[in-house]
Amino acid sequence: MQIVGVKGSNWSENGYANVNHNSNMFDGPQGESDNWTDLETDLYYWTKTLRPVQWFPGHIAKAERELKEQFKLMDVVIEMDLWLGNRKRILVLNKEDMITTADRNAWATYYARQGTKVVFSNGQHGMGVMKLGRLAKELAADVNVKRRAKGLLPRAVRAGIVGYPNVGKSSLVNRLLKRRMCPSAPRPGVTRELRWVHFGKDLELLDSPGILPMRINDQSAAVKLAICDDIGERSYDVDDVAAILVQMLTKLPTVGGDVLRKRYKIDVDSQCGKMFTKKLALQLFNGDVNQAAFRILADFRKGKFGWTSLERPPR
Ligand SMILES: Nc1nc2c(ncn2[C@@H]2O[C@H](COP(=O)(O)OP(=O)(O)OP(=O)(O)O)[C@@H](O)[C@H]2O)c(=O)[nH]1
Repeated sequence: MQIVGVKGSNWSENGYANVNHNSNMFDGPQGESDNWTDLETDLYYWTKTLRPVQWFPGHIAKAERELKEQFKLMDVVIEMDLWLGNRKRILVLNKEDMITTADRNAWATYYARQGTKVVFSNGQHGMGVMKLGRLAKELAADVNVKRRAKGLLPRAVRAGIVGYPNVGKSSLVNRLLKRRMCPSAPRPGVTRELRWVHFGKDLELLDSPGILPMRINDQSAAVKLAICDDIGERSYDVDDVAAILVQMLTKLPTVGGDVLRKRYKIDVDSQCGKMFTKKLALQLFNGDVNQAAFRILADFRKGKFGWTSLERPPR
């Protein structure tokens, strides 16, 4: 998943990607990969002068504290692309329906090179969920081997599901359980409490609220999280983020300015997303720039510009 910065802190590894149905190669021509790199450079400069995207809602701080307590109980961590100690882990890239085979191969190859187990899943339709359940049980099997060796009875394996807000953690739990046990909705911050649920007699799952690091120095990554609706709207300036999205779309090898021109019938300059938003505001929203910015972000999140990765893995 959607999913989904700074190498080492995992911020660049979010895999947030939408689909480009036309491409089916991972590496692509050299020129194309240069374009992705140039885009990262542009993004760095565009975001430098903006009001920083900043967050840390109280419920995340509380959840992080509680999650650390619950770690003691976990055998396995089902990680929606985040951090976490030395537990056995399975990395889930959810919202796989929003990436192409090319994007998928790129991220799969990238993680395979690092020896990280990855499951691509779809929290809405359940694809990948069986594999996830099976892997979690497999990974934790030696918990019970060790218990048996100590003369203890086997017990259910405990797996914590952790990741950024709105990436589909609760949807995956519900899919695994084939029941709606955990609240899920298309906005960040829906899950507020940590919650253990039984999955058969062998597995216990912990659904947790989306977690974001306390501070983020990489504003390019923060803006991408905002674009993908993984942080609350109060943490960023919607006009700024929409303007950057416009600039990104014009430069993305998989989209380009024509897509925007066609959809809104407005000319676009790759260096001036703000002007574009203003024109859209005049055209559709009586000059209300905020509404225009929301429209652009909403259209992107619905895949109205076609599908495209916001980033590719580092080479
Ligand atoms: N397209 C698509 N949407 C998904 C998928 N999985 C979940 N969603 C949608 O993404 C939105 C967020 O899903 P949740 O399960 O609430 O996400 P969460 O990670 O638990 O969110 P928080 O409570 O903020 O931590 C919902 O609208 C889901 O229907 C998927 O694989 N593909």
